Amino acid sequence: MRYLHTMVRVKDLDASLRFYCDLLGLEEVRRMDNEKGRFTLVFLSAPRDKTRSAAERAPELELTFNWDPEEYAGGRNFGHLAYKVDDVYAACRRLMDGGVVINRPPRDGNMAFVRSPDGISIELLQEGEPLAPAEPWASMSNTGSW
Ligand SMILES: C[C@@H](O)C(=O)SC[C@H](NC(=O)CC[C@H](N)C(=O)O)C(=O)NCC(=O)O
Ligand code: NI
Repeated sequence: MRYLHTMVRVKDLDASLRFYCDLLGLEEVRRMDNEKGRFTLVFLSAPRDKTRSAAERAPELELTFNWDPEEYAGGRNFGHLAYKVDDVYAACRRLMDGGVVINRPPRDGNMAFVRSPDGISIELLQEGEPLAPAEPWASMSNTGSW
């Protein structure tokens, strides 16, 4: 058995692709439209191995966009999606410049939390030696919950 992916339902596919791809850095591997079911699936993968084509990489995140609006309530039992990043400060800077709120700033140079347009909590973890405290992160306080 091996892990395949996590599926999240999104209310605005364009806003979600801007967040997950343009700002977070994931790459779209494939997508499928289902006319009968009236939904679109988009599979995203973290670019970790440039030597393999996107099609060869396991897409670890599946976005489901239902064409007919639905309410997606509850789900507090779901925690977060976690990604290892090379530079947590650079990742947060790109997200913040793109208008994303940094719920838990990387004050310790190691871990940060942001939320997707649908409120999915995303952990950004820099493994190895944490970066030295730096502004604006060192003086930022937590925003909301994660
Ligand atoms: C392709 C494979 O990875 C899937 O997950 S397809 C699963 C299928 N998805 C849908 O039907 C999407 C539209 C549906 N309205 C929805 O919002 O899920 C499915 O069985 N979904 C049910 C589920 O609980 O995931
Ligand atoms: Ni799936």
